[in-house]
This record gives sequence, structure tokens and C-alpha cells, in this order.
Amino acid sequence: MKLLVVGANGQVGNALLRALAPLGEVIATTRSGQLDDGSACERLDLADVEAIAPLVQRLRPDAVVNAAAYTAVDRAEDDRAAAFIANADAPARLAQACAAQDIALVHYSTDYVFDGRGTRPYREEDPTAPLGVYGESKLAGEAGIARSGARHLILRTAWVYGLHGHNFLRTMLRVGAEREELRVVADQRGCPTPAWLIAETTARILRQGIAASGVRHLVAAGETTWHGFAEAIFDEAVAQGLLARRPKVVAIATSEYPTRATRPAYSVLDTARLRGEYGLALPDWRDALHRTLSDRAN
Ligand SMILES: NC(=O)C1=CN([C@@H]2O[C@H](COP(=O)(O)OP(=O)(O)OC[C@H]3O[C@@H](n4cnc5c(N)ncnc54)[C@H](OP(=O)(O)O)[C@@H]3O)[C@@H](O)[C@H]2O)C=CC1
Ligand SMILES: Cc1cn([C@H]2C[C@H](O)[C@@H](COP(=O)(O)OP(=O)(O)O[C@H]3O[C@@H](C)C(=O)[C@@H](O)[C@H]3O)O2)c(=O)[nH]c1=O
Ligand SMILES: [Mg+2]
Repeated sequence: MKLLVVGANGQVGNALLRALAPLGEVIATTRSGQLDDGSACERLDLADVEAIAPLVQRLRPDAVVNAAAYTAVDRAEDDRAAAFIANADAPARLAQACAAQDIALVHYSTDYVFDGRGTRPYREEDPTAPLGVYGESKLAGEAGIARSGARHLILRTAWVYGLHGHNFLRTMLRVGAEREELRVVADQRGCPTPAWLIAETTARILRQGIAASGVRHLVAAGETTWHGFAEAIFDEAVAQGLLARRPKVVAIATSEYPTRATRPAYSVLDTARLRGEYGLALPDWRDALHRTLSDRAN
């Protein structure tokens, strides 16, 4: 199988290069034409939407996995045009290019398409109502792909972290080493999900073949708050000798941590449909965190 990974320097993109390698030939694209390890790869700036179809036509992969996105949630509020190009226009063009050559497309979306007023885990068909530009632009990307006619799978995931890239885990490890005390919001509930879990699940799905086009939810099992996640990070980091001492993690309300974009208060995702369709078991978020920190290869 020949696979094209778009956005290979991101958290998920980086994990995909490892997870997809056993499936065959993996071609990577990044904005710069270089991978983070310094090696050369294909260059694709999604802002240059006209370059997308020619690249896909030239490389003719069996499947495209799009891991590129504008993910700076607060910055997107003041950078709407750029967020929409990367998260909506470019994925739609990519999907159209895939449709034209009967290439399968795997794409990722977010829990931030929901407004967070739900009271039970969100299912795929639940009404969306994004609270900010990032979520709005990702939702527009979902719609553009659905309209393209491409064989596709849109995996909505959430709270992605890993040892590579910008994420909450790395922020906590950095800030936790510098400060005695941290303040973290305890009234936003969700599902922390490591990049390796997303990548390994994607590999499994591609091996089996996409069962049916559409949106599916993919997150680690269980739920917590950002405060609960921070506490677990410090428990694990101290237990595994990554941090000498545990900072105090003070539980605060969202109102005490003002940000440019509003986040959903509740964005737990129900993964039953994906698990049923592909016969998957998804690990509990704590076990997934343990593996992320103990298995440094990830
Ligand atoms: N991070 C999270 O918590 C969550 C992420 N998701 C979704 O999962 C997917 C993967 O996210 P994640 O790995 O965390 O994202 P990252 O922010 O780690 O990586 C995104 C990558 O996209 C690249 N990119 C952005 N704009 C462009 C562009 N115009 N042209 C080319 N490349 C571009 C970035 O390149 P550069 O480094 O050059 O900017 C970066 O390498 C995305 O679809 C995201 O929306 C869903 C839920 C949660
Ligand atoms: C660093 C820090 C954050 N926070 C809060 C802010 C926010 O509500 C929450 C998490 O912070 P982040 O900046 O990592 O959150 P955020 O960038 O909103 O993370 C989101 O990214 C996008 C791409 C997604 O798709 C989402 O699923 C989600 O993972 O924790 C604290 O309360 N204290 C702190 O010290
Ligand atoms: Mg962020």
C-alpha cells in the first residue's frame, strides 16, 4: 500500500509515520519540505490550495491521511481566514483530489465542534455548535469532505498529547519543573488522547479498509478534567522519575483562567460506533498516559 501523510511534523503526523510504516510505502508532506529530524520530504503548504490536486495526482497514493491543521485555538479567533484555509478549504480540495482518483481519505476533527452543553458522551450524529473559530473551521472541513464524494473517514478526536510537539502534557512537564504551584481548570471535562493511539488506530483501520464513509469518534476511554489530567501527569512523571518533585495543582474555575476562545465545558465523545465497526478496544486514558511516558519511543 502507498500512503500519503499530509502534515507529518505535527503530533499525529509524526506518530503516523511510525505507525503506518509496516503497511507499505509512506510518503510525507510538510509545509517546509523537511521533517523535524532534518530529512527531506515532499513540500506542501496548504495555503497554496492550487498545489494540492497536482501533488496527489503526481504521487497517486492508495490513501491520504491528513494530519495538518491550524490548531492554535486562541490565535484562530483573530486569524479566521488562515484557520479556514487550513481547516476547511484545504481539506475540501484534498478530498476532491482524492475523489477524482478514487483514493481513500482519513482526516481528523475535534470535540470542539460541540458546544459542551451535553450531559452524556457525544455521539457522531449529535448536533454541532462550535463555540469558536477553530471548531467552526474544523466543522466546515468535515462538511467539505462529506460533499466531495471521496471515500473517507473523519475521526473526531480530543485533547491530543504526546512527547512530540505542542500539547498540554509537555506544557505541564515544563511548567511543573519550574513552579511550586499551578492553577488548572477543573470544570472542563473531556478525554485526553495520545497521538500514538490515534496513529495506531488509523493504521488498523487502513489495514482493514474503511468500512463506511462518515464521521467517527476516536478518543481514549474514560473521562477527566484538565485538572484531573494534570494531577495524573504529575503522578506518573514522579513515579517514572521524570520529575523530582510534584508541584501543587490547584483546581480553578474556567472563569479564573480567561482565554481568547471559549472551550466546551463537556466534550466527552462516545466511541461505540468506531469500536463496533472495526472491533477495537480503546485503552483507558490513564493507562494510555502511563504508556506514553514509559515508552519513550512514542
Ligand atoms: N491537538 C489537539 O488537541 C487536537 C487535534 N485534533 C485534530 O487532529 C489533527 C492533528 O492535530 P495535531 O497533530 O495535534 O496538530 P499539530 O498542531 O501538532 O500539527 C499540525 C501540523 O499541521 C501543519 N500545518 C498547519 N498549517 C499548515 C499549512 N498551511 N500547510 C502545511 N502544514 C500546515 C503544522 O505545520 P507547522 O509546524 O509548519 O505549523 C503542523 O505540523 C488536526 O486535524 C487537529 O485539528 C483534534 C482534536 C484535538
Ligand atoms: C497551561 C494551562 C492551561 N489551562 C487550561 C486552558 C484550557 O482550558 C485547558 C487546556 O489548555 P490547552 O491550551 O492545551 O487547550 P486547547 O488548546 O484548547 O486544547 C484543544 O486543542 C484543540 C486543537 C483541540 O482540538 C481540543 O481537543 C483541545 O485539545 O487548560 C489551565 O487551566 N492552566 C494552565 O496552566
Ligand atoms: Mg492549545
